[in-house]
Amino acid sequence: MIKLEHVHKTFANKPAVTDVSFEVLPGTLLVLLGTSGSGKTTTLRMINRLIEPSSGQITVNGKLIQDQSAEDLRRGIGYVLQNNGLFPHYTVAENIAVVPRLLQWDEARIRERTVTLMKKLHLPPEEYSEVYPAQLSGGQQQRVGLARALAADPPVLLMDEPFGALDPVTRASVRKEFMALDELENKTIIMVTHDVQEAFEMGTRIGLMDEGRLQQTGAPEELLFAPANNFVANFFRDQRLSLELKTLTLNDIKPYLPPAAGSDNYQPHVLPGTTSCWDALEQTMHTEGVLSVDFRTEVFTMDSRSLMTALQVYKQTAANGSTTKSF
Ligand SMILES: Nc1ncnc2c1ncn2[C@@H]1O[C@H](COP(=O)(O)OP(=O)(O)OP(=O)(O)O)[C@@H](O)[C@H]1O
Repeated sequence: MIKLEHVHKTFANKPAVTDVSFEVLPGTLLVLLGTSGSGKTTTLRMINRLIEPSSGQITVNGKLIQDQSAEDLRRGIGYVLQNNGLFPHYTVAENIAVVPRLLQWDEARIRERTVTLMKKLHLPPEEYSEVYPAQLSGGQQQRVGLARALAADPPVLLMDEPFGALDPVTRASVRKEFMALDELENKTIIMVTHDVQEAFEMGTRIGLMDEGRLQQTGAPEELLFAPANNFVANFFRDQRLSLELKTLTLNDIKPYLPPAAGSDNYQPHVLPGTTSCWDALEQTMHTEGVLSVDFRTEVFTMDSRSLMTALQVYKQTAANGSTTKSF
């Protein structure tokens, strides 16, 4: 668990982070999102004491960070950087083993852990254990960086633009592999990004920063449908429709479907209610606009127009402060 209470940081009298407070629980991933210079990296680096706060309190797993040495604190925190931060003169296996060696694990345990992580991150150990970072592609280097951060199974993971240096295709695949890791279960994770789609795909919660202040912290739907202020509302303007469609599932909009939405044009391929509205609309390309949806209590056949109408009603209801979904 990570808790920040009224944290401030000034560099030479210039505020970089102002009165930031939030809490991240185990099993959740908080994304710090914002424009360049909004204070995301400074906030992240104060948690592992790479930067000391000017004032305020930071607690990691119930302990104030200044009550332990920076080294002890960092051993319990996996840290992933945009440019992977691998040691160029260490092999892949040696890079992954850095923290377990510091913790004085025995060699057999280190080897077993390294092999397990390399397999999970699609780096066959027989092929890659003994090579050096410079011999790897950017995506492979970033996988090694992730394996290294996870090696000692730390309860906390801090990630600063972890996929930022990768091309869009590699980025999407490494991100997907990362999210599928069972290693992440119960970890407390904070990730910095300025990629809005990435934030919505990965964040359990999103903290949107501007000029050193947290403008809003909440579930992705909350920022989208119940923005705290104009800055938050405007921040998502360009991508609003795609974010809305990707964030909401058919279950979410079901209560808002028009009464005449049902039709007899039953489709052989039935979508579960957990399908995102985005994927459902994509599906209508192959079904002449008609969808059959399994809402558990009933199978409902609807068309793309009723889906869009329900989305509009959902938005109006959320704007008035009441949806069936609690944020
Ligand atoms: N070591 C430093 N010395 C002086 N000013 C700094 C230092 N580190 C950061 N700053 C300033 O603090 C502010 C916040 O920077 P920070 O790197 O936290 O922003 P960011 O949101 O992470 O931006 P980016 O996405 O570009 O990394 C900026 O105005 C930056 O210039």
